[in-house]
Amino acid sequence: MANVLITPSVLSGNILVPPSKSAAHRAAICSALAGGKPLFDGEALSNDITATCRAMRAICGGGKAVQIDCGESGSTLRFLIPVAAALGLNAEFIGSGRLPERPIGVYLDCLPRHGVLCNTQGGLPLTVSGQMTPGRFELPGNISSQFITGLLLALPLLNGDSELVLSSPLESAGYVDMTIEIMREFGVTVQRAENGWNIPGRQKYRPCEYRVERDWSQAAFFLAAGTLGGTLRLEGLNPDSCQGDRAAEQLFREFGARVEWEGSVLSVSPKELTGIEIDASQIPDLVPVLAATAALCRGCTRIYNAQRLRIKESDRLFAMADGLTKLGGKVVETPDGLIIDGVPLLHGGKAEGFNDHRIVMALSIAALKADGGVTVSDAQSIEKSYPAFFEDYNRLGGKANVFHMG
Ligand SMILES: O=C(O)C1=C[C@@H](OP(=O)(O)O)[C@@H](O)[C@H](O)C1
Ligand SMILES: C=C(OP(=O)(O)O)C(=O)O
Repeated sequence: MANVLITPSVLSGNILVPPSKSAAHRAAICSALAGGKPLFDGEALSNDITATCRAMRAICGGGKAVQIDCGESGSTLRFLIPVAAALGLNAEFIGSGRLPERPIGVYLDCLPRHGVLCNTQGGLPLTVSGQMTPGRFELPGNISSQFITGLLLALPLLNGDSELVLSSPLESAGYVDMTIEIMREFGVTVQRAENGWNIPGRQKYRPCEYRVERDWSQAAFFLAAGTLGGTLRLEGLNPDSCQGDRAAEQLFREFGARVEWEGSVLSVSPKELTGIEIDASQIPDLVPVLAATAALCRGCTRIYNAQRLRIKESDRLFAMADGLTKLGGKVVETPDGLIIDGVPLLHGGKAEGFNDHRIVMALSIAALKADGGVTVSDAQSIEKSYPAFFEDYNRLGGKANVFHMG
């Protein structure tokens, strides 16, 4: 357990954005299924990517019975349940933090119809056994796109063709596009159909030299810091990325920040800021940091279509409303979002991180503009996606002191 004490300051300078967690999960899975050499050998990894790499070593290890510890990673769990079933493994999935409670019902519905026995008291542990069979898979598009990614990764491995049909509109669509793009790099293809995808069976993943692109979701924390304070220059981002969170560039511009490409560097600096309307259906992971920014923009920001944030590492709508309010922000929670009236300056004080990396990072950005020190609990949770966050923050002139407890 750790707290972080943030002393307000201005961040400025250059930052090399960390690699995309979403792309790294997919590439680690495709590469292991291709029998390629480990993708991230010897690199310092986030907890979630470590969990996926460890799981793929177990899955590809040759045994028929495996235990897969997903840690707190929803992606690891939702991507690998169908992969294990497609390989006919007897796999026990375990996890920690909030993961055991996060939804897996979509699989409990559709996998048993395809030969997979799912054994669970509700959440985790979950045991799957039996060889998954190809065919028609119908599933909702609005609970988590991770179920769709999991099936897209797994179905090409089956000995016949499948179709994946959406029973409700797809949210977080950029993540599914990314899955398909990365699978293609590893030699596996699917075809878009009217309401889903056709997935030819009997395909093989093939090794390739894959370079993980930089993370637009993590970049957003620095776009916010630049919007609220000094000039930040973000290096390494792909302007043509299919990451849905690439939308951050335009959203911070809409808040009023000056956001400009200087060659391959994205520069952001503050100007007159005003509240905006944000449809979060395609960009769930941006919401905490957008809320933090909105708390300090003039006027009202409305974030809607964000009900899915309640089933992430924390209830992120509650967590941001709670944290910002404790720091003097004006935030009202709605069933599917937040309504935020900006204030010129937040107050010093204490806020909870809810063991959620994006809440801790978002509140640490909001704390840049407070009239006193801000303590955020659960600072260690950043290791889920961005272990070097506070080092990068401090290198840019931030004053974050992490205190480990116990
Ligand atoms: O596929 C992915 O890499 C992700 C999909 C999104 O989840 P949902 O589709 O459940 O919104 C996102 O929130 C998560 O952080 C990563
Ligand atoms: C929700 C997230 O990840 P996951 O679903 O993989 O746990 C996240 O990184 O914000």
